[in-house]
Amino acid sequence: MPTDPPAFRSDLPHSFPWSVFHRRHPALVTQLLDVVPYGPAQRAAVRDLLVESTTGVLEPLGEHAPDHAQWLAWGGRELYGRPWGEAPFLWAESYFYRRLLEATGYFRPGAWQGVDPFAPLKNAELAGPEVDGELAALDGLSELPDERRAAALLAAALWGNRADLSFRLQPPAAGTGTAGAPPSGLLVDHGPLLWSTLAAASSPRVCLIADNAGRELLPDLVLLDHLLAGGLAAEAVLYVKPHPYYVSDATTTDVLAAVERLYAAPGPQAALTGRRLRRALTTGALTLRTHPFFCAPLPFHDLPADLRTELSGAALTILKGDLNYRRLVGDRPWPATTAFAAAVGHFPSPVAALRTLKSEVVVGLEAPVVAALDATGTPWRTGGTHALIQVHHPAGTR
Ligand SMILES: O=P(O)(O)OC[C@@]1(O)O[C@H](CO)[C@@H](O)[C@@H]1O
Repeated sequence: MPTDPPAFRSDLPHSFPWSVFHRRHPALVTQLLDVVPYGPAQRAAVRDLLVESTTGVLEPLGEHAPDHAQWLAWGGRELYGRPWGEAPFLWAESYFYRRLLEATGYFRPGAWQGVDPFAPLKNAELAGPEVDGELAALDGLSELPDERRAAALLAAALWGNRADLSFRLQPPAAGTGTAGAPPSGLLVDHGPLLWSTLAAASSPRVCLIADNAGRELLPDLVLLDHLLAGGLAAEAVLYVKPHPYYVSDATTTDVLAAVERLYAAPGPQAALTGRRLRRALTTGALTLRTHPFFCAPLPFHDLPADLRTELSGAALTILKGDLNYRRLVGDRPWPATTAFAAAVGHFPSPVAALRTLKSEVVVGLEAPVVAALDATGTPWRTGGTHALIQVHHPAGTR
């Protein structure tokens, strides 16, 4: 049995994980401190975190932290005191966002407790005038035959992960038309298996593990409404993060803002969708749930028993986004031709990943496609130009 490749780490200069800590996080901190008028102590704490995460060792959460013991159990006991680059990239990056909340006072009693550092960014995106145009496109979709409308809504949810939401009939061109790879940038399309899995299930429960708020969450909600209104889901569970995470990850507050954005939209279809979603939330057809594990620095292979049991009852669990993909397949440099089924066989239900590639891990690709993409010399793995709809149903093709 071949051993798994070692998990990605961020200690190799100029590697992608290294650039996330040494390039993206400094830019994020600059943006955050520009946008949110934190006081001197908070600003110093955020800046200290940046220095620690790029040059220092992993300092433990204070014993006052409500999840102090949890992070010890998640690996802090073995990792605290070691250089950030020596921890698995997934662990270190997740911890970076947890410590960012610590630095801003999110978990501490006081005026800033519970204040989402990324709320201004999320709200600005959602309030943007482009969103009205994008939601208005729903009116055009309503006249399409069911299959084409379903495909368009699935594509919107997929490409919404690139935060480039558009309810276009086709996903936006990848811009890197690569001979040997699909021109749309969609490298794997198991859409038909996704639909057939739902059609074959009796009174299916669909679970959607959300990724980002705003312009990704809107098409996710529209897709859930489509499944519920069309009878492809008898009930839906939308899993959100228990607290802010990775900048724009969605919390309950973000779901309410997105449903309100739909409800108040000028276009009739968006407003109707908003009304149906509000009703689905009140009747329980749509349930919001969360769990601490959704902010854990661990792969979904390590799902805690209660969450594993909860998800095992789903006819299909849809995971959105790049981070959820990394956690689903394991944040390791797998050969890109590794079978998706082999990488996700641990998951407790039939599973679908809707993901734009924004980090290096990928599985389930055909060798000629990988060769063609590599031959371009472009950052196809991390640039958000390519995407996957990958589905695994233990019973195989339905
Ligand atoms: O899960 P999302 O929102 O699709 O993407 C999150 C993410 O791509 O952003 C980081 C790079 O900035 C990655 O390490 C991480 O996976």
